[in-house]
Amino acid sequence: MVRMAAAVVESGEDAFRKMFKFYKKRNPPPDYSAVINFSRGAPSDKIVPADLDSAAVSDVEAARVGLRPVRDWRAFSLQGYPGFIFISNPFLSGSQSYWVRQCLKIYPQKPNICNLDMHMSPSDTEDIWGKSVHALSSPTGKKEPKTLLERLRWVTLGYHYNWDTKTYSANSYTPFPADLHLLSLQVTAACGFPGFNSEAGILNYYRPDSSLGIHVDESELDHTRPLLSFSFGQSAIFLLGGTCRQDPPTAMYMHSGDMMLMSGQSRLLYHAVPRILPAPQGHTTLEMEGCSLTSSLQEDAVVEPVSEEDWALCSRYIHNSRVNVTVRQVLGPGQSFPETPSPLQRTDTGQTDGPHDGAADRDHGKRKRSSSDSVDPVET
Ligand SMILES: O=C(O)CCC(=O)C(=O)O
Ligand SMILES: [Fe+2]
Repeated sequence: MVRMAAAVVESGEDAFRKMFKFYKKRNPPPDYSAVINFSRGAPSDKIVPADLDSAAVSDVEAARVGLRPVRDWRAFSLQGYPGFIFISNPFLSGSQSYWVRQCLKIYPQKPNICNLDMHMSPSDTEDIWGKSVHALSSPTGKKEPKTLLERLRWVTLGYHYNWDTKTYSANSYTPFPADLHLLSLQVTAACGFPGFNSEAGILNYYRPDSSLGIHVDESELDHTRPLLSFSFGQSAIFLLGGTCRQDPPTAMYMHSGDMMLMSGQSRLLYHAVPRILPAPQGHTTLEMEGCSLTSSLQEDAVVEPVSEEDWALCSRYIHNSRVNVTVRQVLGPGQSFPETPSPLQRTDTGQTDGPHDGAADRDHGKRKRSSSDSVDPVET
């Protein structure tokens, strides 16, 4: 009896973890045939075109932040995952470069917080881009120490996520970037969530061997607001599970420019990124797309052209890396932080150091860095 229960628990508990390991494994490489690719082909029975509110965002408003008219977006929902919306790269050609540049050059700047701040002085992490540009743009061919940009694993924006207490707090806040808020506002409005407040952001910087462990994002105090995710650079396998760790996940590709919205019943689902992989052949890569905006920019555009010089470094970086940005509304209307935050609000499972340590090798100062950028999920 005891043995049988143990066996059931074991196989149940292992479902997500097994899938994570399956896609993470390099030798032999996994079979990707079950991975959903929203950028290809006609919707299958599991993939349903999603209805967007194209009247909520004018074409002009969309173009200001580098997006195509909403009626042209390819948006999907997934059967069995109510509230989950996948938007297959709705960016105007050439405009992703602006967002990549912001993620690499601007958002890591003070007063935003990054993993390097955990063991370096503020003056040392003040100009990550400037301190990396020379070594990255003119490699000597010899083995050189990694640049700060190459060592960047996470950046937090707005209410800065505290990896130790797994909470946000009123006294750790800096202004959220206005451009990223505007992009988030338009995408959430098109998905049926007007008036979204971008209050916190987490940027994950993934190297080729990085992964992100199994977790739920539940530290935000208002779960009726959606969680928004933008991906740039190399592709990833994203696993979307259920409300229990035991539920087997669905695997899907996230390519550069793709967006996801987790809302309603899908807001609190387990998810993970077991693998980073090159964009598939024939898929327009960002490097090919480059930094030339094809459509002429409006006067009040948020998205601006990226200089050739900046793009040279960005394209070198994203040649083998991926950047993911999640934007969160933390508080509901009229809501404020409790006096003492409730501990452990983010449910992290499967890793010794919490999901993001392993993943994008996020270190919390006192925690040990792994020698590689990834950590296998371990039962806790
Ligand atoms: O990189 C991704 O696609 C997922 C990121 C994520 O789940 C997070 O930051 O909480
Ligand atoms: Fe997450």
